[in-house]
Amino acid sequence: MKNIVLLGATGSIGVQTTDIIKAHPNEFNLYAMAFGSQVEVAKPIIEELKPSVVIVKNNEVKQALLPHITGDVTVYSGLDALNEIVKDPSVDLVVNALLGSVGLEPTLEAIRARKQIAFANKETLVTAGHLVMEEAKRYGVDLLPVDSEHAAIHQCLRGENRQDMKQMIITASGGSFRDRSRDELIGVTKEDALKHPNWSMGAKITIDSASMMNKGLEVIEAHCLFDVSYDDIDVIMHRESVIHSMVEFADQSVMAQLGTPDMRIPIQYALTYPDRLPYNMSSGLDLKSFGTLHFEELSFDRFPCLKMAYEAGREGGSLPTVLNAANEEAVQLFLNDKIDFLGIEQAISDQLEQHDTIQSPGLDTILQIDQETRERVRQRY
Ligand SMILES: NC(=O)C1=CN([C@@H]2O[C@H](COP(=O)(O)OP(=O)(O)OC[C@H]3O[C@@H](n4cnc5c(N)ncnc54)[C@H](OP(=O)(O)O)[C@@H]3O)[C@@H](O)[C@H]2O)C=CC1
Ligand SMILES: CC(=O)[C@@H](O)[C@H](O)COP(=O)(O)O
Ligand SMILES: [Mn+2]
Repeated sequence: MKNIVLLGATGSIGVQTTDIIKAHPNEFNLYAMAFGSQVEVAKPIIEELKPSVVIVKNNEVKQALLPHITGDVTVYSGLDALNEIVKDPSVDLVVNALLGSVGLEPTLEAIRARKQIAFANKETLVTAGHLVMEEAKRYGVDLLPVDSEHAAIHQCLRGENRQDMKQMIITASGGSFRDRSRDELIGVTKEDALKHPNWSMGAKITIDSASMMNKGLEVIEAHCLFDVSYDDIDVIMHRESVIHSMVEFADQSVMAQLGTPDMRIPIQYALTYPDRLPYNMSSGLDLKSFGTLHFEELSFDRFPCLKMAYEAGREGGSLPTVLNAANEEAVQLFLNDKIDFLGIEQAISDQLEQHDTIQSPGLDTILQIDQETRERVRQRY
């Protein structure tokens, strides 16, 4: 029985993680959960899975939640509580399904407490991948990827010698605007942007997918998780999202991992690794129903966010922090109808251009640059 702390329990990944916990009651216990403010989503999870500890974003949410709490549940609020719960001696496995760079400090604390970590929160690796991976190495902790592409690569690399790997090939669905030209992106609505062709996900990642920034963040995530050079990470468009990613080896053999677009499969993989448990929540992959799988080149001219992410990743230092913070803020402005879709890439490009990169930034510098970048983006609009 693994005691789990689930960070981001009310989100898309969080709720799907609770499905896996419920499906395997003899393997997993939800010991603690954290969320921001969605009390209505949290209530049934608390009722059914009875965590001992619940953490919410702030005291206001705590006061809204408390009248609904029965039984022996302790409720805390604030970021410090997140940083504490991941160190709790009762916790075996931390699932980080938080959205955004708010996940950075709890990740570092979980690593220092040598917890097993199932990791979905890609923004944390983009904002401070060097710090996270340095600590992971120092404390001998593996981050088990939940993101479907990285879970695929992890599986393709199982049992292989890393020096035999030639390149990673990350697949991209193309997102909700994949068949539009750049001119046709003028004036697109958030409702259209939120219609992902294959996956049902949270709003921010769905917009990232439409702008191709999701793939950019994933390239940086792959660089960090697998210690692979940017020259050895390729991205191709694959409309069907059946092949979740691939690894090519020195002998030109290419390993691919396939599956239905159902995030509960990679979530379960990360929770049960190195074992595999049965999964019965969907009918499984029927390749005959697809007939043909498609692969296309992705153009940097059409998808400048992907280009900016490669450039920021290659430059390293504090530049990926700026990329991530500007993107998080710009996506939020788009979702709040404050800027248009093309304004997202403009805001990011403006911030990258005006930043003087600091090499090997420490945590305080990262947090400061993150806040200052967000502030600048917000002030501008
Ligand atoms: N959704 C998907 O299918 C995939 C997601 N990912 C990655 O997983 C991560 C989560 O994505 P997704 O589930 O879509 O996001 P959602 O927006 O659906 O969920 C985010 C979760 O984080 C919580 N949260 C946000 N800020 C705070 C805070 N300050 N304190 C406590 N909790 C907080 C939210 O709480 P609340 O809503 O209650 O405020 C919510 O539970 C992202 O990094 C994303 O890129 C990766 C692959 C696929
Ligand atoms: C499910 C998952 O891992 C997402 O990151 C997904 O890959 C998004 O799809 P895109 O390929 O459209 O970015
Ligand atoms: Mn992904």
